[in-house]
Amino acid sequence: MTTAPEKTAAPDTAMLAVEELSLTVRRGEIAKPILASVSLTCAKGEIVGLVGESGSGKSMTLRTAVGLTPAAADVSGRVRVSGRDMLGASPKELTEVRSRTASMIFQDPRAHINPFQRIGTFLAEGLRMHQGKSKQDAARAAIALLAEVGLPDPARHMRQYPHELSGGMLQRVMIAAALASEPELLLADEPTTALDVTTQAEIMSILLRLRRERGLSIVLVTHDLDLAVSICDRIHVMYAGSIVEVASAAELARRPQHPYTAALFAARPGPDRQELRSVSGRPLGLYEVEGGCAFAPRCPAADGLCHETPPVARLVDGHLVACHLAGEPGTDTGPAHAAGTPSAGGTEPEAGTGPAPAAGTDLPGPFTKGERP
Ligand SMILES: Nc1ncnc2c1ncn2[C@@H]1O[C@H](COP(=O)(O)OP(=O)(O)OP(=O)(O)O)[C@@H](O)[C@H]1O
Repeated sequence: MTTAPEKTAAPDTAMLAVEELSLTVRRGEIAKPILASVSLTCAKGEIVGLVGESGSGKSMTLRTAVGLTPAAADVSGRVRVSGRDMLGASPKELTEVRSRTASMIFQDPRAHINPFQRIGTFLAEGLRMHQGKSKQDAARAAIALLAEVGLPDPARHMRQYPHELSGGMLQRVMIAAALASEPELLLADEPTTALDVTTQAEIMSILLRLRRERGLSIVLVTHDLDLAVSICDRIHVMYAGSIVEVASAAELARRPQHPYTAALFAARPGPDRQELRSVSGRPLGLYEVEGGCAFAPRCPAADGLCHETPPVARLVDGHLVACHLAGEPGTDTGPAHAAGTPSAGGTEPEAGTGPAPAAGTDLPGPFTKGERP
């Protein structure tokens, strides 16, 4: 589970290859840029994470990749799903890819299921449509799918309505529905955000098993860095419509190279934390970025170059990172992940219990202003 960026699948062999994807939504005369040159790959059998704060463009990336673009939008770049060009595809071809190759699951299963339809009818309909099964075969296959996602009494659940199932059970139903078309790629958009931690762990273990048993490739969108680190092979960190860092999960957790990634790690609550840190400032949408690095207004280490010139992604210690400061002599986020500011009401950390911010800055020492050569 430690694929370094340089070892990722080449775009033409990847299950999902997003290259330099840009998206601008238009409303009348107003153009709102949402994504800027997003690149992301997911190889066969790989679990790739896409993490970032709310509004950073994670869902838009997934949706645009499978042709679910807002009505008035300019899209550029290249997207291939299992080798098929998505941006040049007809609506019919896009529907075919979404119903055969790339399935999606979402945060709120109740918003994506007909509350008046029994679970069995919902699943069997999909199986008949995607695989042309007879009514009886579809029912049998639906029961098998419900068993595969660990529901305890599949025959009974087939007769139930969505409101009779818990959120976790319903998310399993949605995973079963996503599997009905025997996809090669599963796009999971915050699939466990609405669930308790135990159920979240169960859903994640189902995804891991599906990868192992079916060779499924999975792109997991989540706010939860710990979750991403625990399940993903590689993680893409997104900020203001751009990917700011890509590394193997283990590497990212060990030594984040982008100050935004370090700040996200520092903002995690944990049993050994005496304070809660937030990432200072508010996240910007791409349409609010005025030039330079989008993170510069929140980055106390940012200098003139950061405010004036957008950083270009480059390899730093095996991480692909878009930061002028990363990897320079004397710059190193270290294992402490100390970026961020204590939340209101937070207390000072005890020695040895957490990272201490460098004097005069919210960021880890190595990202202190003035240390750049
Ligand atoms: N249909 C739309 N038309 C115009 N702008 C949109 C549309 N959907 C989303 N946006 C904007 O695109 C930006 C990215 O949204 P997106 O939902 O991709 O973020 P996200 O990272 O997935 O956030 P969250 O974690 O809250 O879902 C936001 O500024 C959002 O307001």
